[in-house]
Amino acid sequence: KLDLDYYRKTCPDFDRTVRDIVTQKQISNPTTAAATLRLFFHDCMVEGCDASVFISPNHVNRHPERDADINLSLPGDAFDVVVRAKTALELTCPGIVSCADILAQTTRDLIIMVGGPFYKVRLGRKDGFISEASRVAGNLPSVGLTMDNIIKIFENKGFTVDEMVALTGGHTIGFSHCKEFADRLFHYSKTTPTDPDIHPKFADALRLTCANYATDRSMAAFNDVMTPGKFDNMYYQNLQRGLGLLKTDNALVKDPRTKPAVDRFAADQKAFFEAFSHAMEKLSVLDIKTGPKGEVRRRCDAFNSIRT
Ligand code: HEM
Ligand SMILES: [Ca+2]
Ligand SMILES: [Ca+2]
Repeated sequence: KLDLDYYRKTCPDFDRTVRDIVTQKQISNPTTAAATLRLFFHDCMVEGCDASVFISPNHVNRHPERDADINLSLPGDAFDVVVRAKTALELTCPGIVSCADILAQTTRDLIIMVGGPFYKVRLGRKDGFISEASRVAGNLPSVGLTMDNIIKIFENKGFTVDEMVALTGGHTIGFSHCKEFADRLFHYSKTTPTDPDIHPKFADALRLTCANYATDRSMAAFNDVMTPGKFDNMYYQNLQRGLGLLKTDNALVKDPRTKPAVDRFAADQKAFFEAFSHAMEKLSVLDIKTGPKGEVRRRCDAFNSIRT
């Protein structure tokens, strides 16, 4: 039910407005692209691509999705770029463009800005009516999960193993906080402090970065140590050389179910871009709401009327 030209009549400047805001924001704050891609992923996997992750707590809805542990590290810049676009669009076409559509379009435009592939974003999503921290569990992957669990999470949303590997190529940009990978550096097992799969020099460098992580929770490392700001296939090449940051990144190159796709994407950036584009188009339409199943929020962080 979505449409590439959904706003052609009602908000003809939609594309340009989003592109202008995104460009300004990414230039002044280059971490925005990765931040927004992760935000979009976290939104779509829970209740679908419906901006449910934007809702702020209030006296009726005390624990929205944002309060779930896994969402606490979602960066402010990602919310900010969407809110800026929303504010601009409310001036030119009030009440027309959903936050869910803005997030989908913003993510695509940012991926292009950092060198990634173009893919089409169909529009007409409505913003959802549900946002509960308690409904996040089981829908998002985390570093402690086994490959079985991770494959299952993606399979539940209709993704194949290859599509999961392609989407996780999102880790070609952005960073992770030390607590997400510190156990690979300091207390891996009873016999060795370091995960033997990490390249020793890489482990040494990460140990320096994360030396104070227990007291300084803001310490973080790039997900792709070689080209952290560029959307390319370097992430997969890194995995082959022991330069994967997270345990789950490394698992992709070890598990016989995922390794073939890793090797293919490492060898051929075009193959990665095609697979990533296709998987993003799929992610972008997960459980979308149209018609009365949703609304166009006036503000991205609040439902239009109090819902009990
Ligand atoms: C295999 C499953 C995945 C796991 C276990 C995982 C886990 C993580 C973790 C722990 C972080 C660090 C968060 C922080 O410390 O702030 C992270 C960052 C990130 N993830 Fe994933 N992720 C997965 C899949 C994905 C997918 C499918 C995408 C996109 C389509 C994605 C995009 C990102 C991005 C862009 C960042 C960087 C965020 C930033 O720089 O602000 N991840 N991921
Ligand atoms: Ca959602
Ligand atoms: Ca990269």
